[in-house]
Amino acid sequence: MNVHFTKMQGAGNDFAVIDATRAPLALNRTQLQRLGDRRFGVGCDQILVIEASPAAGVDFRYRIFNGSSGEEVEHCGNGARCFVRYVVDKGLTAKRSIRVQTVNKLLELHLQDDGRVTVDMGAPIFTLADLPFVAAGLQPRLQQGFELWRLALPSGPCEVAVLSMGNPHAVQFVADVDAAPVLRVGPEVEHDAHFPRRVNAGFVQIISRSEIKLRVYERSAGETLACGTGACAAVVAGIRLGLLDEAVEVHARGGDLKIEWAGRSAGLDAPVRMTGPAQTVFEGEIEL
Ligand SMILES: N[C@H](CCC[C@H](N)C(=O)O)C(=O)O
Repeated sequence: MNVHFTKMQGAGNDFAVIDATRAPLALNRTQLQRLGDRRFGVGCDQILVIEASPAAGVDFRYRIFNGSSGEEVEHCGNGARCFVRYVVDKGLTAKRSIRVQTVNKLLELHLQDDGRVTVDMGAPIFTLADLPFVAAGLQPRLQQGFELWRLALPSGPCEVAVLSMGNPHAVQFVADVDAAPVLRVGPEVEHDAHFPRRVNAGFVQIISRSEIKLRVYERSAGETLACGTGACAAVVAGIRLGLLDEAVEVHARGGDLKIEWAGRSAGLDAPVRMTGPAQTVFEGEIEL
């Protein structure tokens, strides 16, 4: 099967975007992994399949798959921004505020005049069973009323805050992200037994109450140059722990994102807003 794709990136997190708005396209896991393979295929962190609107009041639907494993992902912040750039640039919509259905959320997305995209990422989820996180045997330490969990990892203990943006995140705070052992500790956190569906592992360095540096070792993707949901999870955890204010500039290795959450003033079910770049890199065809 010959498949047209558009290669895109948001702050360095890269995607193969497939347009299935005119005709349904079911890719199997082998085909998805081929698309994601950086040597035998296109190469991308995630694959974004855009489909026609599933219902009135919704403009499109999209599905996200991790490029290395072909597994479907619940949520993808950088991918959401690339989706908006794609449908506007391809003339699939004349709107600049777009509603899209993902596997578990209805998102509101806005293309700004400066070309950046703002995404209402929905409210963070703290219910451990919904992450899922199995706390059996662990006693949390509370900081500003938010739990921190001490994981006994093979390379030593580390303390994480856990939450979901629709996909699971474990966030730890370090003195220097550039020196942090992300490639060693990241997979240990990802595969820790307390996360039955594994987890995305964030490493946060606080620069100020409105600025952080972030690295994320993503579930089934390894370290990416940016992770939108990871940036949201890092800021929400920092705000809940009393370390950050409600608007934070996040410096990822591949670019900068702005994350806003009014959880302290408006309640924990306040939505997280993310603003950042999205660009097309090239178009191509591949035989799958
Ligand atoms: N890169 C995506 C997150 C993908 C997360 C995926 N690795 C998972 O298994 O949850 C983002 O920008 O939010």
